[in-house]
Amino acid sequence: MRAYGRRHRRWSRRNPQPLLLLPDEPLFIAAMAAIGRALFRYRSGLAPISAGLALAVAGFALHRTHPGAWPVVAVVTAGATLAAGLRGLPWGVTRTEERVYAATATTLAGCWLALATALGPGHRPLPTILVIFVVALGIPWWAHRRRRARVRVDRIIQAWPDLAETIGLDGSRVMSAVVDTWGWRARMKLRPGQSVADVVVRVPAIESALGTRPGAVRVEQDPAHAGRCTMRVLAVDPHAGAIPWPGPTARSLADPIELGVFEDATTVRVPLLRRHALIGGTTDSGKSGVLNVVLGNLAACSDVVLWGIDLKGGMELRPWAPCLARLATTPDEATRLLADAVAVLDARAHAASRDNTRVWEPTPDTPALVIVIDEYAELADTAPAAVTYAESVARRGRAVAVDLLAATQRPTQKAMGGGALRSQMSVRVCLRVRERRDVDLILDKGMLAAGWHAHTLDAPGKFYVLADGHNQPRRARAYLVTDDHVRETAARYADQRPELDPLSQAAIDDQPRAIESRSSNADDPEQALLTALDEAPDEGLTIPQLIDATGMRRTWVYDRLQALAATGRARQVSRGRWQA
Ligand SMILES: Nc1ncnc2c1ncn2[C@@H]1O[C@H](COP(=O)(O)OP(=O)(O)OP(=O)(O)O)[C@@H](O)[C@H]1O
Repeated sequence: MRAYGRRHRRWSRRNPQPLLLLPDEPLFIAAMAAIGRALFRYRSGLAPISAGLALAVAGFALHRTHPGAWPVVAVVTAGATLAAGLRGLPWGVTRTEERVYAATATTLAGCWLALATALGPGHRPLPTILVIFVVALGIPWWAHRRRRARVRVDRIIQAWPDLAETIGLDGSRVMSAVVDTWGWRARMKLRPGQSVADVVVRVPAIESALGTRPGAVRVEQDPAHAGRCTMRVLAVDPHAGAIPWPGPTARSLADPIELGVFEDATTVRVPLLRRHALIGGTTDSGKSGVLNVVLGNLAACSDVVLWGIDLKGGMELRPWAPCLARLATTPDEATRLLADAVAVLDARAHAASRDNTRVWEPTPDTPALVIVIDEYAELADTAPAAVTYAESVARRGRAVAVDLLAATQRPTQKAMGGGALRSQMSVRVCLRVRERRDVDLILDKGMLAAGWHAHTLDAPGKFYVLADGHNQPRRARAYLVTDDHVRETAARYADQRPELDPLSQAAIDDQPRAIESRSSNADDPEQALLTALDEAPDEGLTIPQLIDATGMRRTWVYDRLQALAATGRARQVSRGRWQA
């Protein structure tokens, strides 16, 4: 008998029988439970049908008990429609198209219920109308991308305790989740003793557990609580392609400038009021692109006068000429422009100390002065005198709203004044760099080691930003401003540009003209004026440009322009711009 038992066990091991699980509850109950679970799981998709059934039942009950209550149903429907359309209540929907849908569904359902109360839900053609409503309102419901994403996220949240145990984050909880355009983000509470570092090292495991693409999950510390964090899941990579510029959003220098989009799809907003900015990156990294985004916004600000320095012959900044009060394209012009900026800041500082005011508040009548310099290293190489003025503006300009915005390809120690200039620049944008050590040159010592890996940025326009409120190494991509955008924006705001306040203008006019134009007409200002007007571009030359060209004072230039205009030898092409 024992021998048979051994033989049988050996046989059973070699020929395993399929495992048969028999439920210990009756089949009917098991089937009902399975159907209930399926209905619960697919409750969101079934909502239009459930709502149709609920309406039929409510109509039946009201018709049986209170057939005369249909006016009450109609009044409640009107109130509910207003609440849904105007406030998104009670579902908390915020988008216009979702509110329109909610208001329409409420109206149709309420009207049907009022009729069903009065006539009975079986009264023809009410049943047919109800089916048509369910299908017609069901189609946008079933097709709605955010609703389906929300359902997927809800399922993940329900499954999170099991997933968390698998990836070694047992005890962590998802407190809430929000679906947005690019994916979703969840607020997480960690088990006591766990930290965000524990979550960060498990990011690849989280991506595998959630079934996302590699690199789709980001984790950020909750600044208020060491045991909480935000997990962001990007269904779509916001940096996968160029991001079109949505147009200017700033109207005053006090408004932060929107430069682009972080990897978590949030907007990069950088304050520029009373701040100098440095934009660094290798060739073709997108420096001019970032400058264009900033210029596009500053052009729309009514409290900023813009001056430009572009020693590439004006190649980058000339398209903005209609919005630039001055554009210097040679080392001499750049030196004179920066000398004038120092004169402006001296005058403003003097006025501030006389009036006992601490800072210069930009307004359309007393605008800030922002000097945009494309390729700062070129300026340092060709116009050392200009650099001295630029450093003076960097050191003293902030309080009196004279700000620098410099882009550079080569952030050498020499170009950065051994770091003196850079240390004054509190906004730093670092695009792709060729050498790792350039990260520390553009941002600051130790930033490369702290994770600001700008040498790994792999497409033009991608950058890291160091500024107020941005002190974590988060990758961003600048908006792409096309040539058409530049043309349209420059033309649109050209007539709305403010002029310098009288105090600042007088400071420039009173400047001794130590640096004379290299023009062959330097000794003959009248001839220099005629030549400048003859050679003026289509948009004409501004008064400061004519002052530069002639080396004469504003009043002289005005007098001569009036005289030339009277004889038809000069004409004003637009406000403050002249041509032969
Ligand atoms: N934000 C962006 N998104 C997509 N493409 C961009 C972006 N910014 C720039 N580019 C593209 O990258 C290329 C180089 O851009 P850009 O001229 O701004 O670089 P740069 O750093 O100023 O170059 P250089 O040093 O030669 O002046 C252009 O073809 C431009 O279309």
